[in-house]
Amino acid sequence: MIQNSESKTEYSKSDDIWQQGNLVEIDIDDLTDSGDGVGRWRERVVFVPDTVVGDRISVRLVRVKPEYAHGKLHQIIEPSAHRIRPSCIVADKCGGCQWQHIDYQYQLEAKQNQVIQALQRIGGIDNPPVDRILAGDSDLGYRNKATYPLAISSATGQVQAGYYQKGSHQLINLSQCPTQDARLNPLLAEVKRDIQQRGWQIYDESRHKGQIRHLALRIGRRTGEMLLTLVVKDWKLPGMKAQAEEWLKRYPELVGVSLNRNGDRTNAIFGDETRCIVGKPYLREVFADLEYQIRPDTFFQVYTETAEALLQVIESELHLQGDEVLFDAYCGIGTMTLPLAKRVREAIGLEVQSEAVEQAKTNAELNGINNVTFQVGEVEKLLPQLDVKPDIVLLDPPRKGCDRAVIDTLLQIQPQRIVYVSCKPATLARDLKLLCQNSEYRLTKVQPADFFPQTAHVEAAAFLVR
Ligand SMILES: C[S@@+](CC[C@H](N)C(=O)[O-])C[C@H]1O[C@@H](n2cnc3c(N)ncnc32)[C@H](O)[C@@H]1O
Repeated sequence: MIQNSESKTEYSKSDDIWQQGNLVEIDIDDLTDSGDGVGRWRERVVFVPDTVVGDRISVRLVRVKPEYAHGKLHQIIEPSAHRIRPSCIVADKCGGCQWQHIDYQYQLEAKQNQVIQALQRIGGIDNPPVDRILAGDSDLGYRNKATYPLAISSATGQVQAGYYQKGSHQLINLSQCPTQDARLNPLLAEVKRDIQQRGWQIYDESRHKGQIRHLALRIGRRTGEMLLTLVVKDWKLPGMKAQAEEWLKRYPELVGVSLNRNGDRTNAIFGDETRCIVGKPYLREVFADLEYQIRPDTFFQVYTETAEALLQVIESELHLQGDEVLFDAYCGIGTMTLPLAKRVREAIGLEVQSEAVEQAKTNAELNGINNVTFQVGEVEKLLPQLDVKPDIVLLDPPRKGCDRAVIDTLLQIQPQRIVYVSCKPATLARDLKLLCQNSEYRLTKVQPADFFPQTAHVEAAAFLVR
């Protein structure tokens, strides 16, 4: 029997046990989209983080409602066959990953099911045509980007960087993270020591005081080039240039050090303005055999290799003839627009972040791709105004999915094919339901992909034909 931090085990068999603080014994038989295990106690549902299907556990009830409760794992009575020892020593506390205790093959199975269930339950699609999930070669060391909040240890006064504890804003101090590209680890361990020595103030979110909020690291997986960015409350950081030069000398693969200013009381990490202090404001990366420049503050898929594999599926599924007009809505820095532009007559990228669009244009120029244009703005506003009719629309919205106006416009302009890339199955299913109502579109294939091993997140591309 594996003991959790609490030690006492007392069970009541009666119904009055359904109260906060009490212990119940359950079997975990499902996982939620957010990664929690799900079990039942006398017809009532209990959600328990850090568990997996097949675990028999005792759980302390935390937030109790008449029909369901959230609980905290108290004791593993019988571990599931899918339970493994996490690779990370702080996995049980750190909010960065939810699934380090689950073997990777089962993570993939659970993600595949997450997509199928969302399409069935929310999308109303009986037998969704879901292919086997795509996975990269490694379930660790894959992240090309890491963004760490900073804090001061109340015990030692030392600068700390890491991830927040599950469900809180208490920081877990890390000197390495097994999911990030290992080449970034030395910077994580050492940069906070330099910040300490400079005497720079760490931002305190409760008082909105202090200066440095986050340390952001990014690496080009193919080139090894790295960027270091400090997110600050305002620009004043005495000695920053000298420190940035020292970092550039110390880490040969580091090509640029930047500051990003975020002066707001917000949980958003980056603010609107980024200034390069020394070196270059971007790193170079190779993706789908094209060269890209990637800035510190624009979107780029975190698992480069699996994103590339998904793009290959999209390319082959579209059977491009070379005479198509393609819209890439939510195009970021043109990561998918550019390889697809090479295979069609004309491509138009739509993106709200002006820095990303600037970068997308530069990336097109870098690769000599001149049948592509980019427009800055919200897809919901731009799409109805375009006077070109697309044959194919690629959608890749954030987690909240597409604005209703985007779906309505698509149903009006009726592209022959739609490819919907999504990082949240629930909103994908909601939007597919709208697109497929009245049989306007037929769903031909859904390709899940694991862009975030060790977490409950799953990506999926859905293919629709009119
Ligand atoms: C999931 S990322 C996809 C980026 C790109 N397709 C890629 O593969 O790198 C979503 C992008 O949509 C942009 N975005 C978010 N809301 C938007 C909106 N309403 N209109 C246009 N772009 C938006 C974000 O800035 C981000 O670049």
